Amino acid sequence: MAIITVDHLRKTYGTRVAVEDVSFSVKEGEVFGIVGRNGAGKTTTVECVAGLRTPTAGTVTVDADLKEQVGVQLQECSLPDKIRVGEALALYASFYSRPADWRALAAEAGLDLRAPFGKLSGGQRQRLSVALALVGSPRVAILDELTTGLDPRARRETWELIARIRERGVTILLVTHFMEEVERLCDRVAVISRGRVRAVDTPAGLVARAGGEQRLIFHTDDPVDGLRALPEVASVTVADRNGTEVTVTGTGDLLSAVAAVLPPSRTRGLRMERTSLDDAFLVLTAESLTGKEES
Ligand SMILES: Nc1ncnc2c1ncn2[C@@H]1O[C@H](COP(=O)(O)OP(=O)(O)OP(=O)(O)O)[C@@H](O)[C@H]1O
Repeated sequence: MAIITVDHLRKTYGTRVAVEDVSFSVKEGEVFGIVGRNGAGKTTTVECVAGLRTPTAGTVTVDADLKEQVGVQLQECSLPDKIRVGEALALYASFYSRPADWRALAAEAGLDLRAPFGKLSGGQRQRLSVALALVGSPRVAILDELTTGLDPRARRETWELIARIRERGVTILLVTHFMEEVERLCDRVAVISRGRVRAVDTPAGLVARAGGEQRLIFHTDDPVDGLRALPEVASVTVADRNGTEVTVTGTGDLLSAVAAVLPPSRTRGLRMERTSLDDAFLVLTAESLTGKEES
């Protein structure tokens, strides 16, 4: 069942169109990603979902009490330097009628309750902002670019925290730039480019939409013309100094099809490359590469 439904959302700031005709729905318990380049309209979209901005047109329906059941972590978490982690969590908990156990949340996020905000590392600040978004025991958590600017280790720790939140059944709307984050965390994802949704799919589905092409690369001394007739094969090229390195591109069960014509004993150094989610993102947002709006 959908807990969030965004239907033909449009948001303009003066003459600037930030979001145009965005539609998607998020099922309860899902981790739903919103990916796009800078300025694509991601933050505007989730701020409309969170009730922080009013749509210019279209509708946003959230099947939860916005104040009590939707936790929001926006891009930069800023608190007074002297406030301690425990004080911030206790303060935020006091806003809700059924707050979570904030001491347990801090422990889960690996935070020291006595540490002042000003002394926290970037990763600790991000984990605190996630804890603050969760302190009201929300059914929906909206997390905006929570690993931007973090080093790989801090990013991984934040991912582990998100994975644990998800296990509790919290629906997560996750804005991100990182395809690796999408691959690890998201059940489905909306690709937004220049204010419009280009695709909504599972990470694997996005790869398939972008062509799902595979490349088989190997060496052989045998003739390769027979491969060209295979329905799975799109192209065969022989290209290296010795004329023995063959690259076969295609779709479907390419490996088996090639092996039926050219047995594995006749090939050497075989490796396979697939379209990655990064490639898929570039294909799906290709139009914006020539656009001027995004910085
Ligand atoms: N308050 C505002 N007033 C005017 N224009 C705005 C405002 N907020 C956003 N915009 C513009 O709307 C467009 C979409 O911005 P938005 O912040 O939603 O994108 P984003 O995908 O979240 O970008 P980023 O990844 O950089 O955070 C951009 O062109 C931005 O400059």
